[in-house]
Amino acid sequence: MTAPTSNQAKFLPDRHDLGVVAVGFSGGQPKPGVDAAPMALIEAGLIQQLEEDLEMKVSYDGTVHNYSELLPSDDPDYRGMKRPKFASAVTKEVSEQVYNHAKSGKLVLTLGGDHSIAIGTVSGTAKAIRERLGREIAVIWVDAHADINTPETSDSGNIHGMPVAFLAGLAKEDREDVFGWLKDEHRLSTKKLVYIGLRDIDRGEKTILREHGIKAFSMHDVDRHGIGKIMDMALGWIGSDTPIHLSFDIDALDPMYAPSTGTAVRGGLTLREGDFICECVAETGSLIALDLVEVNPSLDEQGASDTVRAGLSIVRCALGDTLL
Ligand SMILES: NC(=[NH2+])NCCC[C@H](N)C(=O)O
Ligand SMILES: [Mn+2]
Ligand SMILES: [Mn+2]
Repeated sequence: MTAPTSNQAKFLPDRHDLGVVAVGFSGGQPKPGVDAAPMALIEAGLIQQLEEDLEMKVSYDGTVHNYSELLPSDDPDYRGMKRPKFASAVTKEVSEQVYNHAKSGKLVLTLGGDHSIAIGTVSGTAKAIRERLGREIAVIWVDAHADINTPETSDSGNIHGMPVAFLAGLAKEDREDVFGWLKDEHRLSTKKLVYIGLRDIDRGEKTILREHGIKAFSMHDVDRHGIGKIMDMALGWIGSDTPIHLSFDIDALDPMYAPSTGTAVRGGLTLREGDFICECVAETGSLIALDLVEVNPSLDEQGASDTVRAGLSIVRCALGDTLL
């Protein structure tokens, strides 16, 4: 019997079995257009490429969900959060959809949407993997931002700057209609979280990262060590044999490669570095879910096709397309 070359088999009954969730949600931040990203990615050939080039079996219901049926008639600010009830209802729904795919052993690809949707995706996989494998997941959060504001530390009130705080239980709320549906089984340990690409972190977020000893590789670290060493350290921190959820905010890339995004920050990853991160995760064989968020084709319209193409490349690399 030959030894397996990767530990894929331990988590993924069939790595070619992919569930896709398309989330056209922009309510976690103020700029319209990010809701159009799933359709732009699909029209650029994403699903077709996954089926034909990567030979994946794709389960996709063929709709970009905008969850407008969940739009509350009245949604006042709460603890400074904007559109709290809408974001809560949408992410709860996303959580269930992602959970169902992950519970049945599928790898899950979620197309956002702004990054608030990760409250749904990560909570869904965390719960499913606990039930299916009795394991905690690790999250690799690739982003210019830490998205770990609590409602109280946030200056903007935008929920796309808060998902990690809710997922890690640093922000909690009893009200069922404002993320009170998040229970322990949905949560992520701060010890199993690793950031890559950070360069625009709010003051309150820095305190949180420090106080909880959260592993974070900033662009400064990438410049100092090179992306190869960073990936060795990031994956070493997580440890082999741990199911990995990769949440990729396109604004981690430099605006030169991905200009069409709501909160672009100069000095980011090259597209090749972004692809490399994804390839390293693919190589572990432990990927259980991937989010691609914050592509906004209506911003910097000349750059929109580049940004969509960069997004496609990120997804393909994470799913193993470029590995031998
Ligand atoms: N997912 C994102 N692009 N987040 C940007 C967050 C920006 C800022 N830290 C805030 O809390 O509003
Ligand atoms: Mn970001
Ligand atoms: Mn983000």
